[in-house]
Amino acid sequence: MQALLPTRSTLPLFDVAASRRIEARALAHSPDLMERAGLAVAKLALALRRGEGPIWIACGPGNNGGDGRVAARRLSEIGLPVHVGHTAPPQPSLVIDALLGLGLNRPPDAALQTTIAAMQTCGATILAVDLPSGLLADTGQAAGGAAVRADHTLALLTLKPGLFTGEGRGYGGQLWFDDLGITPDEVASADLLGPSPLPQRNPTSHKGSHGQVLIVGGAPGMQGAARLAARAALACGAGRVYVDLLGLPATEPADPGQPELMRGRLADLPQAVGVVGCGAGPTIADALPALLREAPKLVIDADALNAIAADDELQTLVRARTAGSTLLTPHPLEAARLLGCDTSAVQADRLAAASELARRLACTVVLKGSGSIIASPGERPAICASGGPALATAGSGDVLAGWLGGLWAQQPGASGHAIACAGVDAHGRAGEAGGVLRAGDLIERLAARR
Ligand SMILES: NC(=O)C1=CN([C@@H]2O[C@H](COP(=O)(O)OP(=O)(O)OC[C@H]3O[C@@H](n4cnc5c(N)ncnc54)[C@H](OP(=O)(O)O)[C@@H]3O)[C@@H](O)[C@H]2O)[C@@H](O)CC1
Ligand SMILES: Nc1ncnc2c1ncn2[C@@H]1O[C@H](COP(=O)(O)OP(=O)(O)O)[C@@H](O)[C@H]1O
Repeated sequence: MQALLPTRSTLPLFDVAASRRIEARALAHSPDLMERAGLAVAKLALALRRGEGPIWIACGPGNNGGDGRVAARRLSEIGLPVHVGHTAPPQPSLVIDALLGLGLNRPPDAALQTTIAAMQTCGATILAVDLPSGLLADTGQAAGGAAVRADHTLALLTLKPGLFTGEGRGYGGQLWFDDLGITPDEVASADLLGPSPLPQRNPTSHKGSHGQVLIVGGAPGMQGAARLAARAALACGAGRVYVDLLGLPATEPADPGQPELMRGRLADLPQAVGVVGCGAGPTIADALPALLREAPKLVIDADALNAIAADDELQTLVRARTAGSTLLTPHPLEAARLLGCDTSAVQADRLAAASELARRLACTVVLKGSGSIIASPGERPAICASGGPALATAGSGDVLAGWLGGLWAQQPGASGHAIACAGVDAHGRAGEAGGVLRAGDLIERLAARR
């Protein structure tokens, strides 16, 4: 058993169907799986229990409840007070939520909701078995809006995508994992991202060795967004970073606070990685056809995404680009505009939404938000479990776009998918902080990890 986050390497995630197949094959040669699962739950419960009161174990009708009952037996065997039932005992020292796991197939009914509410209000730490009851394993949504908000979740046998995206991280608490001694014999449904190495700098390299980035955005009044992206690309290590500030005369400095940045235009920088759309306003639509036709690599964000969503011809140009050369970074609302649906439909199944957008536009998609998804045609989707609410502030997405451009400039042979996985994970890890991170501070934290 191990605490899972932050991840030290990329880990396989298995959806319900794949987990079921793994479970069925494992049971054929290891029929004691539930014993192992219950023992793992009991061990973690011992570590989490606070006080002398009974451990309350709420068991459901299926095997999730079976795990809970094994844990109850194990804990009783060592002399601990255990209360198995759907109502709270006085002053429980821990709650074990073993109501529903992988088999959740409808919103919890009224009786289950009453038990869930009692768990939530009894004041004890909650340990969920495999999944918080009510949380959908594939999507990270609460079925019908009701799910246990656990303090800890012990995932068993497989890691399920829903623990890491959508609302999953809000419901799961601290995550633990026990594979029950089984090596999965299935292709993963998705990857849980681990850290990627940053580009190495050869001792004999010069600025020309580290590529160029051209930021296009920053309409009057919104230059900050383009400048944040440019500063992030510079901090990432790009050799030269240029800014095309829309509507500002070319004689104006790129960024008075960052003299390393230069003004530049697509026509003069045919090799530069384009980062397009940060603070760009609607006029970015005029610049997009040339960028989409000519820029060898593009990171497309914010207003550029909205312009593409509103224009079929721009969408055709996106699809026509060389495979692996285009990376879109929508937040859920921008993704919804691109897909022609509403935000709740995107959030209901983030993996499916990102994959569908990647398929439709034939490019890499980073669907941002808690548990960012990276999806590309022909690639297994990835989920980023790093990052947190300190990133929920204006400008952190601009920093991500610039960082991705900076990475790509230094690794021109890498696909959009590889760059997105590396950059999104680094951005998330740098964004793990208490309180709120100003975007400028986020850049410093990213740079410090180089
Ligand atoms: N097999 C093994 O050895 C291992 C199993 N493992 C463990 O098993 C868990 C999966 O067990 P599972 O497949 O039995 O599903 P589970 O989550 O207990 O629920 C199914 C039951 O709940 C019911 N139900 C569903 N939704 C409901 C609702 N909203 N409200 C009310 N009832 C609802 C559903 O009822 P029905 O649809 O039949 O009416 C059915 O009776 C997995 O998460 C892990 O903990 C692992 O430890 C590995 C070893
Ligand atoms: N709660 C959260 N957990 C993890 N990452 C988050 C969270 N909130 C925001 N982020 C990340 O912060 C960034 C915000 O981007 P975006 O919404 O485009 O902001 P902006 O346009 O203001 O820069 C994204 O990378 C997103 O994934």
